[in-house]
Amino acid sequence: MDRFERQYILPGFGKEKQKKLKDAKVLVIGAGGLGCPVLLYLAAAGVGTLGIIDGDIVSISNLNRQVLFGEGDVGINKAEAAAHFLKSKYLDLKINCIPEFLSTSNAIKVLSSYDLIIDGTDNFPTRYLVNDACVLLGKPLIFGAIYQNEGQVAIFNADLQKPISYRDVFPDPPKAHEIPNCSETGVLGVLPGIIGAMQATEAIKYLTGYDYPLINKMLIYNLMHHQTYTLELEKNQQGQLLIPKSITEFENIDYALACGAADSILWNEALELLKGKPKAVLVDVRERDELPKLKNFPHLTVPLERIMENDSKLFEGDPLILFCQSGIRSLKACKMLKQKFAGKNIYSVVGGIESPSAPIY
Ligand SMILES: Nc1ncnc2c1ncn2[C@@H]1O[C@H](COP(=O)(O)OP(=O)(O)OP(=O)(O)O)[C@@H](O)[C@H]1O
Repeated sequence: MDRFERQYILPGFGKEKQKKLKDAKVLVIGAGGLGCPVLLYLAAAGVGTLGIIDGDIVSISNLNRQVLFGEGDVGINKAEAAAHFLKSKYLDLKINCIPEFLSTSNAIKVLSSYDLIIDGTDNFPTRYLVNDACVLLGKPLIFGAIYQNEGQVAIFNADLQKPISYRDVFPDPPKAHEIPNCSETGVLGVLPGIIGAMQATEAIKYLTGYDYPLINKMLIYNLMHHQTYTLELEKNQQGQLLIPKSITEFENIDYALACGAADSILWNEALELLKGKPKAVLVDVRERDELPKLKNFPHLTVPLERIMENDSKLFEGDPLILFCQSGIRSLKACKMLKQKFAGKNIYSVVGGIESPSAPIY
């Protein structure tokens, strides 16, 4: 208990609340800009069991904000690197490390064994998926999000009398191309640090019953002038109707499609597909002389101009993963090929080869 003395001597906290933290099982989804500070502070505060799920690997451009990692971790799975670091700091901490992306096929199993779920991900399909799974399983969810200089934190699905979920606030997902991610907009590393620390604060308050957690409230924080304001959240019937009614229905939803993102994927998702799907084919739709080249991964080069010509390798590939310089030509090629090959899975990689997460370094 010596490790936590400064915490439990706080008036109103005490050893009882410290014990509640030790007994708690918390799942953190995404070990990125938000997930890293969440994990760091929950481990330091004495949460007994932490689950970490993330299928991505550490990139050099993550290091301005993903504070559990250093240069030596580049190329290593984030859940594994985070677990390794935290275990080396706190020997009694129990960690369940899941080095894969959360999806409809693993979500119910993964979420079931935790008391509290914390979302540290950065994309709408996952955010709606996590929300719906938490509603179906009756799990409280701590939501966090950032955009440029602003961040949001809320606790959903925790008030048994009036369970409010993310869908009550944002019933319909925006289209993926309407909302850029950090790789396109930029972010000061401290903002996910602040918002992640707020998510960890809310987790501690919720788990221990320490005062005033943000249940059914959303805190909005702006970094520029340190303004904060809190919204009281209300139920919204339109949002309620969009939540799947059963686990079977949930498992059959294509959240990427529902978020209009079916055609667009990130490089890390593209590489996962290439690894996991034996028939997956990566296609460069730029002209042959355009630079930089993608050297480390086998791929076809079929310039946009010739994309509709007959090509048996394109015909056989499934999924087809298209990339170009910045993601615009590949999106066009994707639309054209979808008409030609109805039913085939065809994706365009967001940001193209110029995206900081492109595997060219
Ligand atoms: N379905 C998912 N399951 C688990 N982790 C996810 C899922 N979707 C996203 N993530 C993870 O959430 C984290 C979000 O971190 P962050 O917002 O800092 O962005 P990033 O993807 O690491 O970096 P960048 O956007 O610069 O490429 C990432 O580590 C990402 O892999």
